[in-house]
Amino acid sequence: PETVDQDYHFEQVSAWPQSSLQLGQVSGLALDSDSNLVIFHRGDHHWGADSFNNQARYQQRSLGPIQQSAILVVDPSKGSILKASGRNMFFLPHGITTDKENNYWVTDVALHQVLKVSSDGKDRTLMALGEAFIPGSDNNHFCQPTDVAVDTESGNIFVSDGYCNARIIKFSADGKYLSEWGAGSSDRRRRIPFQIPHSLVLLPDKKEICVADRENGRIQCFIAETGEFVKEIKKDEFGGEVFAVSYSPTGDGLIFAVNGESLSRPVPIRGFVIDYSTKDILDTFSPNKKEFKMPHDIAETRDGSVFVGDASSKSVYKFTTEKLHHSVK
Ligand SMILES: O=C(N[C@@H](O)C(=O)O)c1ccccc1
Repeated sequence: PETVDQDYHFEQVSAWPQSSLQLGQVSGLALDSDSNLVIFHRGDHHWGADSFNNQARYQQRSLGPIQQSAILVVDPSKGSILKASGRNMFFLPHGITTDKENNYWVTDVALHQVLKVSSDGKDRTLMALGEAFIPGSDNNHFCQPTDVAVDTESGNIFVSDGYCNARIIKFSADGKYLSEWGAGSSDRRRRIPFQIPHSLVLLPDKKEICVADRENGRIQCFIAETGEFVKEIKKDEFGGEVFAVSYSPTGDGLIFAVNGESLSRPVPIRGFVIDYSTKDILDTFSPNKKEFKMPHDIAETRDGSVFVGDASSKSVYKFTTEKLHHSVK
């Protein structure tokens, strides 16, 4: 039988972006329906040790919302800014995704909210889940929600909640609470609860949700409909922290991830290309000259370019691969 062994080798495109994007801490990346890169960043706001009190309440409301455009749509080939929006509405951006109508779905850890925002430049808030600035763990409150995924078929919305909760919540397209899963599900491999579900992604062809369970240094995947545990991807190469997980839109069945600094298990900070079905690491990558500091999100375009947003170095890096296809008879 013929097997096609695809060797991936990603290299940074060091000339991207052509000019500075004037970014703050980059927290989230997404692709819009034109396959442009969407960057969600914090402008002049920072998430520091004193940003929250020990009830997870944001302490810097007096700063007001970020005045810069927190949502930038950028040309993936040149890096030029095509659209800028999201002014005066966010405090601490975190996750971002788009839906089939090209709306932005974002989380803000200071607002403890998930917001559906129009991408027409008018920044209309089309839906708000959670109560502004009020953390909680019931059906109508989040605690520092980290990411959101939209199932384009069912319209269902999945929220990873969050730094101070440890659950995935499913809502209907019109924002009704449907169900949640997290700590303590029956499966033995889920006995260990989430420790900061930091990023999540829907695998549309598999109808599964994969979660970057950050401090557990692992990715866990579940049936989107039921929350039933499917598999875990945990690699020594990850070290102790996995910050983000995303899925290739090219249909190659590839998962992308970035790991993070772990004092207990120091390993190189890198991007990972993983074969979803075999769980094999096909490639790892990092910038040519600089090091990753806190890679916070990762996204691949349909043409196979991979972007990584770094919250500490306030940068977005572009990587491409020349796929070395060869088939073995
Ligand atoms: O994890 C943290 N931050 C990053 O994930 C982020 O900036 O989203 C953090 C936690 C405690 C204090 C300060 C920062």
